Amino acid sequence: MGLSNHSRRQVEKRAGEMIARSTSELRPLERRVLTALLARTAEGWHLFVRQRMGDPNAAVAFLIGPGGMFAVLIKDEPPDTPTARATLWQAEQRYSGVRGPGGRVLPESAVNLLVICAGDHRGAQPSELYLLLGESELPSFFGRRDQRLDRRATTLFANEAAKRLVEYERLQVPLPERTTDAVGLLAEGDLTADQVDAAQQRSFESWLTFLHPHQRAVVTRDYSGPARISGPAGTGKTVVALHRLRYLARRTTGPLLFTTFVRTLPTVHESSFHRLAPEFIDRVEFVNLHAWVRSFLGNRGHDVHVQQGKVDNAFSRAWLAHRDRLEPLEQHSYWRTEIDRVIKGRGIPSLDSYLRTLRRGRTLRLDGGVRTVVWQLYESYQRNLSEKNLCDFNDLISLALAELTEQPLDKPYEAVVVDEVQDITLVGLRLLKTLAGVGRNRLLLVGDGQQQVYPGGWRLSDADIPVQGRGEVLRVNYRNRAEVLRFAQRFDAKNQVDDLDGGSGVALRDVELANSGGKTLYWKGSPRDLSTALVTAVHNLPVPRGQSALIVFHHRDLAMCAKILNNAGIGTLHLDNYRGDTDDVLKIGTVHRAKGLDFQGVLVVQSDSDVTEETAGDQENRDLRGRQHLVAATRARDFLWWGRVVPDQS
Ligand SMILES: Nc1ncnc2c1ncn2[C@@H]1O[C@H](COP(=O)(O)OP(=O)(O)OP(=O)(O)O)[C@@H](O)[C@H]1O
Repeated sequence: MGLSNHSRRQVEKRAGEMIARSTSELRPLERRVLTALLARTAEGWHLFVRQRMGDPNAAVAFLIGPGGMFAVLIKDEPPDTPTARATLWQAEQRYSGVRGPGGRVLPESAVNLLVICAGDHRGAQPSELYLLLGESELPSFFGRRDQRLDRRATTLFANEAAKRLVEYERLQVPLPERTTDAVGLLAEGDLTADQVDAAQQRSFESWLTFLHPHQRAVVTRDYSGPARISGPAGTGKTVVALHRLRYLARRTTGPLLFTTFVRTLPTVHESSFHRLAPEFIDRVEFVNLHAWVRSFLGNRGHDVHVQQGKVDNAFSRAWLAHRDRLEPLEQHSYWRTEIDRVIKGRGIPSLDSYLRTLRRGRTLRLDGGVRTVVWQLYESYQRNLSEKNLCDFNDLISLALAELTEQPLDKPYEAVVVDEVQDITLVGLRLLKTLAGVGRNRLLLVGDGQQQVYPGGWRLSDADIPVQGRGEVLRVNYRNRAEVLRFAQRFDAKNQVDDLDGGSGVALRDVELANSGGKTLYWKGSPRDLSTALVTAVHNLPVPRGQSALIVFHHRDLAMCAKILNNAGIGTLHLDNYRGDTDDVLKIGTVHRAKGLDFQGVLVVQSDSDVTEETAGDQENRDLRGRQHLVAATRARDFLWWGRVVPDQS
């Protein structure tokens, strides 16, 4: 967006004259800085300058452009915290409810405070409330590459600002000559709905700036106790959680926690949060639940590690002693899950209590006799673990809960936000409740029962987390294009969808769609033909390969597909190692690693070989598979290729 040197000098001269005419109350520093800001209006920025200087907390100017929206303070020294807060608060109120493309609105915290002081402040301690620049650093500020708003959004906000900032004058330096590279300006009338839609063109980063009015309401609502956000895939639950963290960070001073059951997800969301609120990156901890627990226990002097191989061995030995009774009913993985997700996951303390437990999410009915055998299996497993001084993940969570109950954190979190909460165990939920403590806005649980990819289940009331009157449901799907969504809806639950607390939730079939178009392809064939079909699908991807992922449902399929791609010279990045960075490599992983993420294109390989003979627990497995398929399909924004491998008939 360069102007020629000659043009720049002309623009700066005009800007100086206009600022001098605009208001006579300016100090030299203010005059110089405002002149420099006004000169940038020739390059697509918009400037509003206050006409009367009286109120020391009011912004001197508002600056709107590709880098975002800024309330500007010009000071000799950086302001103190109360002044910065007051200015920011006033600025937020001014923009409250501004409408953006597609009926979305601007969240309050989208307005930033820019403080410009005399001299150079490059080494200064950064502030969470404002961006501090020395006068001499202005060129680098305008040279920054993070472009948050496109030209139409910029114009739209400037036109809105003109209506709202009545005591500010909109100033604009006319271009001295026609330059092809300077950004032209749009009149408000140019922004027809069609153009807005076209401009929107699915900028995947537009969630940074615009929220659905309901999303925004949730971000800013004052909750007197724990709150819950649910809603089908792609409705922006995580987006809301990230905006809320920023909103809360602006209003508090202590640490905040974002956590989830999925190991890799926090890193990816941390990188999104970094783009949304770089000023708060050190205040918000992004960590998965197990990593948090390990580090917490380590700090409390417990040297505990999960040695998975030895833990598996402890279970296998226990299984040998009880398989005669249980194997005729279900295979060994079912009973392991029963222990992990029901007995230990729910923290069931005794056989007596197990006999009375409502095993949510488990449809295979177990009578008292079978439950007694399962309990013996559990006891053998525990004995084997303790003989070798071992513990599994559930033990770590229980230990952390006991430790925390006995001695709370020295520096408690201001708020705890839990994403993908549906897959956390009940004991995990109790731990998070204890961690958040009691009080307003301290615990936010985000999830969708329809996307539960691990067996079992609970209601929030089982963990004594009351969310009555504080349950939010989001309904507009912003992720999937229409074709992709239609495909995914075939996996919709037949039964009523739970809102995580026993109430009726919204199913994927009920969402409102924000994006039209999209493409899906379905392939069905034998294992022999998979290789050619998959490699062809990757080569023919209609979206960038680096923006795409291959999702499978079993580790063995992952190994098989990785080999196929490797043999074809197609590089891959395992989702275990994905951090949300942009590159040109295809991502691959199981649905357990893909949940919570999205990609422009998704390839799914579903292998039918896992459908074993009908057993009593088969309905439960089918339901689980259905939910996993739904999660896989809804990871795709624009393009979905679904490959179904059926046993070879020849
Ligand atoms: N207000 C918005 N404006 C534009 N895009 C949005 C908005 N909200 C969400 N999105 C888009 O929708 C995608 C899905 O959002 P998000 O991951 O928050 O949904 P989710 O409900 O948590 O999904 P899931 O439950 O399937 O993991 C985001 O990547 C983002 O691109």
